[in-house]
Amino acid sequence: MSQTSSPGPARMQKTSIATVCLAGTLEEKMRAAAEAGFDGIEVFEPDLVASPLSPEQVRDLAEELGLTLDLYQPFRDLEGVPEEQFQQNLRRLEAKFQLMRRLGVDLLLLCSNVGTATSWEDPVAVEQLRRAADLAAGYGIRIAYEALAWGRFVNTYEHAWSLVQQADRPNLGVCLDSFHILSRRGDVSGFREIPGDKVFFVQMADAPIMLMDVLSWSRHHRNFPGEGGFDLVTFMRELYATGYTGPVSLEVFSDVYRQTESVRTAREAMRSLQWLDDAQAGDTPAHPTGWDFAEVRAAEPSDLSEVLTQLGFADRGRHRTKDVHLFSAGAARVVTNDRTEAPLEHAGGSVIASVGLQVPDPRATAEHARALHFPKAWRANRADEMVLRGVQAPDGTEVFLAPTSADAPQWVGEYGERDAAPGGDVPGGDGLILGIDHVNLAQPWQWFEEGVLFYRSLFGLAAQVSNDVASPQGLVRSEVMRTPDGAVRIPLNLIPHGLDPGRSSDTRSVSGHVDHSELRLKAAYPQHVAFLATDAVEVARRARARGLRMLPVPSNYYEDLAARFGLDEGFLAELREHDVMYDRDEGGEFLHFYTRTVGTVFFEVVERRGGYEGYGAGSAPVRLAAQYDLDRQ
Ligand SMILES: O=C(O)c1ccc(O)c(O)c1
Ligand SMILES: [Mg+2]
Repeated sequence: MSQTSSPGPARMQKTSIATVCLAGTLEEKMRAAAEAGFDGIEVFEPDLVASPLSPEQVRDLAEELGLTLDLYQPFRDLEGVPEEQFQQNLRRLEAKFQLMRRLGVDLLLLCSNVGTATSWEDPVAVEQLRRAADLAAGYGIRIAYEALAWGRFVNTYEHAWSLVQQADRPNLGVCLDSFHILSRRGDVSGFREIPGDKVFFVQMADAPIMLMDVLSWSRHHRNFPGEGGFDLVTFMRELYATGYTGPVSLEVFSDVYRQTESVRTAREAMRSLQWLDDAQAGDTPAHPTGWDFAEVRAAEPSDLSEVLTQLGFADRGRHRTKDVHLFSAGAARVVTNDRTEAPLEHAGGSVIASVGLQVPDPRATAEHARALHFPKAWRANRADEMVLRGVQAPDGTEVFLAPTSADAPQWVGEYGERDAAPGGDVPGGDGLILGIDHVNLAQPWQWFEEGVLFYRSLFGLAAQVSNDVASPQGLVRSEVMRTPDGAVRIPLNLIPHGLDPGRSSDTRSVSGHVDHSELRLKAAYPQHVAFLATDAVEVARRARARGLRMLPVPSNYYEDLAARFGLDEGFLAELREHDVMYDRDEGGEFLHFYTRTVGTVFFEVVERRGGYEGYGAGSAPVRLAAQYDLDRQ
């Protein structure tokens, strides 16, 4: 994190991570946190209790690793109880103070009472907090009081602060946890009421926006900043407005990260703080301006060429030195790999191996990728070929960075006949296809969150919609990452656990480089490139005349369409005839069709009428069912 503090926006001064965020033993967690560059950790009590290391050994290990032990947590159910019970609680508390001494930790997190407080009066709780603080003072310990969102009586930070303020002890302050505050839609502008030095600790977590009880949401679905839907940027700005300069710590309870490789998770965690620090300072990346290309590798490349030609793409020929082929239609460019890929053949799949995004300044984006520690994508190039910088997305897709250009990119001239309009565009797609509309990337479940942060932190894409799509093999969570203007849209589809063919949770080495097993994993799921057309029905008609096999759409779908929209009979018949699907909303209309899959990649042609911004509500489950059906034939 940047160490500059003034002038300019406030910057994160110190990073920390709760051990509960990471998989492994306490020692593995500590090593991972240190390796990723964290300044300190929060010791999560159950991790210590389960550890064979003595408190002194933990203290020594932290010192050896250069980590500070910033917080011991949690202490539960202290306040708001009858006197007799409180005295017992104080004894329990004192034992923890003694333990903290051995660990060398001087800050304790105290959660608001969720269970044992059965009747409540603020003055009683205030007095008890004061007595706890006085006991802590004897040990040189400070207490940070945190309102849990499901606290029985205290469940907002405002209430916690009010009690702390009344208790009025120098070693008693509050802990602000973004999850507890934002899950209840708390108003962070109230942070200004709290002096910065009474904020003793800050815990950050993001989460997907869900409608469920807060306890389950908190314990299973938190994720790192930038991976979810909370407004953490405003949270940080309001926090800094208090004058807070202490650690910003991550506290993520996640079913996913509890089972993924801890060093990789710790790196992702650190990246999330880098993103947050930049974003709150107003330092956001330039958006991509459009698609340069999509590259597909197939077990059977000739099938790909056939489908693209049937869609009306012009065959631009082979690359002059590589085993790849270019097809284009309007500004849609698809590169296919002409060599059968052994690992793909093995998986029976094909894969969207890379995409090219046009960005205003490829060098700046590449440098930003390096600062965020995303691994580079490497391709061998000859000296006279255009070199595109590239970066690997968490799912192994290589993302190449091309300069923004309204014309055909320069590299197009490396394909086909030297004298065939080098650099110029050959009119493919019968003039009906305009460009790439979106590229849908299947995300193995353990990398979905990382994928979201990748596109957000590097390209400034925002999550547009998140919904669950039913497939015959499980629910597919889908989230569209897009630029504000829609020039680049990347739906990420989370592959259900049930579809993961028994692979280990992490096939990427710690260094972050993709191996073939990762490509195989990706190749097991359908992914697609969607092209934007002026007239989807006409593209379908011509493609079918050239022999294209569409993905068949069941008759029930059209009966449902008729019931929903009251479409003109003739129009409906036309859609049905060409297996074209339809949707309509306040913005406009959407017509689209799918090709059959080649291996596991397929193409979609979409037509957006008016201001339609979606992807065809209701069509994805029909598509997944049709693909499943075809797979089994
Ligand atoms: O889920 C919990 O109990 C719990 C414990 C400690 C915390 O800091 C927290 O945010 C939640
Ligand atoms: Mg917390």
